[in-house]
Amino acid sequence: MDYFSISKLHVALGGCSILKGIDFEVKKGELVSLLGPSGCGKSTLLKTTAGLIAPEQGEIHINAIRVNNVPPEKRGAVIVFQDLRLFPHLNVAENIEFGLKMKGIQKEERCATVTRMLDKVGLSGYEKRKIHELSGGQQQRVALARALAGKPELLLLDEPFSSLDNHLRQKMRELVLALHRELNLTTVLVTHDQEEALMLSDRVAVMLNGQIVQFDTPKNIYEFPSSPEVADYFGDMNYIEGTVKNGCFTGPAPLLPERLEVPLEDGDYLLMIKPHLIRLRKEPGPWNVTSVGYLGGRSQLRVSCDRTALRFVSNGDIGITAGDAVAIDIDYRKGIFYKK
Ligand SMILES: Nc1ncnc2c1ncn2[C@@H]1O[C@H](COP(=O)(O)OP(=O)(O)OP(=O)(O)O)[C@@H](O)[C@H]1O
Repeated sequence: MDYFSISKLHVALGGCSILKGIDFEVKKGELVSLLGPSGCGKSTLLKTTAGLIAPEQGEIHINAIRVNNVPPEKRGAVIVFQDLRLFPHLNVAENIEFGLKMKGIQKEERCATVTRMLDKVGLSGYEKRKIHELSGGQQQRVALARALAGKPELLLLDEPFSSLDNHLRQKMRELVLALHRELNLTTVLVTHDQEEALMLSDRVAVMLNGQIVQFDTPKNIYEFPSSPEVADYFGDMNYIEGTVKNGCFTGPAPLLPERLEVPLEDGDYLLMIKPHLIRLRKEPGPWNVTSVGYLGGRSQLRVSCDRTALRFVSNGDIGITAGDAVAIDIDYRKGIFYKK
């Protein structure tokens, strides 16, 4: 059952249309990532959900209640921002209990919650520390503890790990995933890190220019991107332009096998070939190697032939340098066609 849903959401900021008709639904207990380039409207979507921005149009439901007119603190949702927004003049315990104090919860219960939350985020004993006496990773944990202290059911995370180094980032991802499961949260994570979205999420919503352009499982998003724009968001893909006529795709020779039969209607298409579908054959061929980049045990190759350029990675010591003429194999059967 959907725990959180948005329909036909339009948001304008400073006279510009930012969210352009978003439909989005998240099931109870799901962790969904909102993935998209800078400026596409991810934070705006979270802030609108949390009640910090009022939409022009559209409906927002949380736990079967229409919350358009419900104030932020009563929506059962909490948002953790990239800059954390901890209170610098309060210590760790005071930060965590702040929201509870506002709600009039008694001291004893507040202390018990602080102890429990610090234990959950691995910071037991840090109650009296000042915020500036904490590392970046510890501050993230405090922000998470503060967000979860009020027992929200919908956790909205706005790129909370982006300032951390790789190691800490990984640790925070694991912590969020563990808390998400243990506390039976419904979580929406904003990120522009493809790997993070694919690793952590039950489903990924790809946002481009104020719209959700694909919403599916990580595997489906990666394997079957709905458009070249979505595909490109997961790395540089290769494209071969061509035409389908009578069930046969033809394009630039010597790129394609003689007959590439496809169950598609006639028209112009782009055939997308992911880099891993291309293999180097160690023999002379029609492809000119334009660059070789060493990646440590692997090399990234760029090759071109006529007006087509391809990029792929080859394992091991390939013994090839720019300027060589090589042959390649392409697994066309796994390519994806997009109508132009
Ligand atoms: N208060 C505002 N007034 C006018 N425009 C705004 C305001 N806040 C955000 N915007 C614009 O709305 C667009 C979407 O911003 P938003 O922060 O939602 O993007 P985002 O996808 O979260 O980006 P990022 O990944 O960089 O955080 C941007 O073009 C931004 O400049």
